Amino acid sequence: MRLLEGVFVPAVTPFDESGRVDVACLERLLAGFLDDGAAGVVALGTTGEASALDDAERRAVVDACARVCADRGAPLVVGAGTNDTRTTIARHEELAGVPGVVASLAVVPYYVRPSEPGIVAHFAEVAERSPVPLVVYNVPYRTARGLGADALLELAAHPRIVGVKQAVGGVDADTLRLLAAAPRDFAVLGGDDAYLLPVVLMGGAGAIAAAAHVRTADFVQMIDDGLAGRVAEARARAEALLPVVLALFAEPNPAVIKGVLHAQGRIPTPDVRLPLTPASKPAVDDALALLR
Ligand SMILES: O=C(O)C1=N[C@H](C(=O)O)C[C@H](O)C1
Repeated sequence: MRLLEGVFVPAVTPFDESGRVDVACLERLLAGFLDDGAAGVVALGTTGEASALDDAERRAVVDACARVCADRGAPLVVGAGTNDTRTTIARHEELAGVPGVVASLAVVPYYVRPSEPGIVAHFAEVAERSPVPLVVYNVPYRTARGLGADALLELAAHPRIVGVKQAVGGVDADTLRLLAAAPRDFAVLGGDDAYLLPVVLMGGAGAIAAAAHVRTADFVQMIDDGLAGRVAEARARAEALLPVVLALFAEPNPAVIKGVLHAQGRIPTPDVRLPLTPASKPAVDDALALLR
């Protein structure tokens, strides 16, 4: 039995007019995702602008997500990866006792460009010390280092590493080898919104999908159909959602998603924090036109 299955929405961090985290708004967003069938929520993902939040803000976001998820019995995954092992362990230790947290999302250490054995040793060390199991976040186009199938399978054999968010910019041979050989209780989650269904059809457990901030129920149905083997239905939905995904990622994430949520009246500002810049009006308008 896989610990994680279905669609997890990596929540944006809404900012109010004064630039503060709008906790009440975040809670409303999360409740909406769960009402629409999302399996759970990811706090402090890339889409949550985790790297631009200070310690108190990160805590406020995690507490808000924990309240909503615990209330509804929904699983919460919390981003806790950094680019050094000691800090990553410390971020994981902060998750002890937080209600609803079923796993961390731990990114491959960025900037340092460690060797693959170094990355594997990093995750093994963090997994030994963490109060919660880990989901590895493999996103080489962001981190400049990635994990191939052999390294991922080595990590998948670790009892405290329960899944991977696989975001390699496609469905490559390593992903297919991983899907074919991973233990049955290891969750391979699609992490690139354009390729969620192919990953699920080849044995994946679901998705962590920023695009599911909109049309949440459609993303959920697509993944449910994929998991149940209703391929024609799943494929039709994937085809319909693809233009939405492409529009939402036309500029650096989460700028367009925030622009759309703001235009829909769901968050108070479209603001992202520097070095990200707000989405252009044409990008937001293009996405909105697809959602009407
Ligand atoms: O925050 C996340 O987790 C996600 N971020 C990705 C990104 O911005 O690269 C996109 C993915 O949908 C989930």
